[in-house]
Amino acid sequence: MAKPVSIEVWNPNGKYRVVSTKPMPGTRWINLLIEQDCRVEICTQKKTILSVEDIVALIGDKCDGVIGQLTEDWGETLFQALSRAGGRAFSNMAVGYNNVDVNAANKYGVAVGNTPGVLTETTAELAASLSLAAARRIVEADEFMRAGLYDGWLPNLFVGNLLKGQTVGVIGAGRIGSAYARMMVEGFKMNLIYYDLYQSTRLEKFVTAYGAFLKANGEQPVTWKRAASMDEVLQEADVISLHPILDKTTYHLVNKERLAKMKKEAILINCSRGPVVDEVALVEHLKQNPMFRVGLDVFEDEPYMKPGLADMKNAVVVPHIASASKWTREGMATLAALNVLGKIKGYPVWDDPNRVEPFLNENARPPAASPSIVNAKALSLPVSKL
Ligand SMILES: NC(=O)C1=CN([C@@H]2O[C@H](COP(=O)(O)OP(=O)(O)OC[C@H]3O[C@@H](n4cnc5c(N)ncnc54)[C@H](O)[C@@H]3O)[C@@H](O)[C@H]2O)C=CC1
Ligand SMILES: O=C(O)C(=O)CO
Repeated sequence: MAKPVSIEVWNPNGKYRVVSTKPMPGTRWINLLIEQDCRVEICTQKKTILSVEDIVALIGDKCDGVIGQLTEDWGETLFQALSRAGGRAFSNMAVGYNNVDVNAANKYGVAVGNTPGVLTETTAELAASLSLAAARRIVEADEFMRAGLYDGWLPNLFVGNLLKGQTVGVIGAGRIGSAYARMMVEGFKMNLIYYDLYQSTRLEKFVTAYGAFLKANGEQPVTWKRAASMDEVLQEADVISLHPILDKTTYHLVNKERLAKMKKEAILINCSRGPVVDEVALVEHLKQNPMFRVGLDVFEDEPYMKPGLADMKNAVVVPHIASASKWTREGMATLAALNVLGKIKGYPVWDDPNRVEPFLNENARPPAASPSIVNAKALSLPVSKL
C-alpha cells in the first residue's frame, strides 16, 4: 500500500483533475488550467525523485491528466494506472522523454507531451558556459583563489585553451546543437564540424553567411563541414558538444574507443543525457590525460557521479541545470500544462513543435491546441491548422 502523499490543491471544484508531480515555476500554468475548469493538485512531498508507487498514489481513482518530471519512470505501470483513473493525457516538463515508454502510452491511449523550443537557447548557453569554463579552467582557478593560494601573477598560472580559430564539433545538430554551434561560431569565430543523421541546412547557411561577412570585413572567415561519421568529428574538433536525444542508438555513444580518438587536449561537453557517455571510461580517460577536459551537466546515474569523477580537476560538473533560467522554466511549465489541457479539452495538436512561441506570450490567450505531443501520429490525434 503506497504511503499518502502531501498535495496542494487549486480550484477544488474544477471538473477535470490534473496532477503535477512537482511544484513548477510561475503561476501562469496553474491559471491556464483553472480557467478551463481544472482542479490542480500539486505534489509537495519533500522527496526529490518520486517512485512509481508514489505516483500511482497521486493518480488515485480519478485523474484526467498528469504533468510529470524527467526523473520519473513513466512505463506500463503508470500509464495503466492513469488510464484506469480515466486519464488520457501526460506531459513531461522536459523536451527529452527517454524516461517515458511511449509504446506503453500508446497501448493505453495516453498522449505524451514534451516541451521543445522554449529551452533551446538556455540549454545552449549552459553548454557554451561549460565550454568556456573548461577551456579557461575557471572552476579550478576559482577554487585556488578561495583557498588563499594566489600570491601574484605568473606566466604559467592556469594556462588554458584559446577558442578563436579552433574547431567546434557538434554531435546532434538539432534545435539545441544548432543553437550552441551558432553561439560558438559567431561568438568565438570557431570553425564548425557536425554530425547528425540529418543535414542541418539552416545551420550551414548561417555559417556560410557569417564566414562571408567576416571575409568582407578583412577577417579570417569561419568554415563548416558536415562529417560523414561521428569519428571524423572526434578526430578533428577541439571542443565537442553532445546534443543528441538518448535512445538505443546513442547509449554510450562516447566510449573508451571513441575517447581515444579525440585530441589529447580536447574538451568534451555533455548537456544531453548522462548515458550518452560511458562515464567510467570517461573518468579513466581524464586520469590518463590531464590536459583533456570535460564539462558535464548530466550524469549516467543521476544524481550520482561515477567513482573518481568528483576528484578530477579537469572536469567541470553542474547538477542538470542547462534549462534553468526563470523564463525558460516557467515556459516549460506552461507548455507541459497546455499539452495536458489540450488533450483533456479535445483540442488538436499544434502542427509545428519547433514554433511554440504563440503559447509563451503572456499577454495573449494561448492557441487552442496542445503545443507538442510526441505520439500524436500513433494515436491519430487531429493536427491543428490554426
Ligand atoms: N541538460 C539539460 O537540461 C537538457 C537536456 N536536453 C537533452 O537534449 C536533447 C536534444 O534536445 P533538442 O535539441 O531539443 O532535440 P532535437 O530533436 O531538436 O535534436 C536532437 C538531434 O539529435 C539527432 N540524433 C538522433 N540520433 C542521433 C545519432 N545517433 N547520432 C547523431 N545525432 C543523432 C537528431 O537527428 C536531432 O537532430 C533532448 O532530447 C534532451 O535529452 C534538452 C534540454 C535540456
Ligand atoms: O528538457 C530536458 O530534456 C531537460 O533535461 C531539462 O530541461
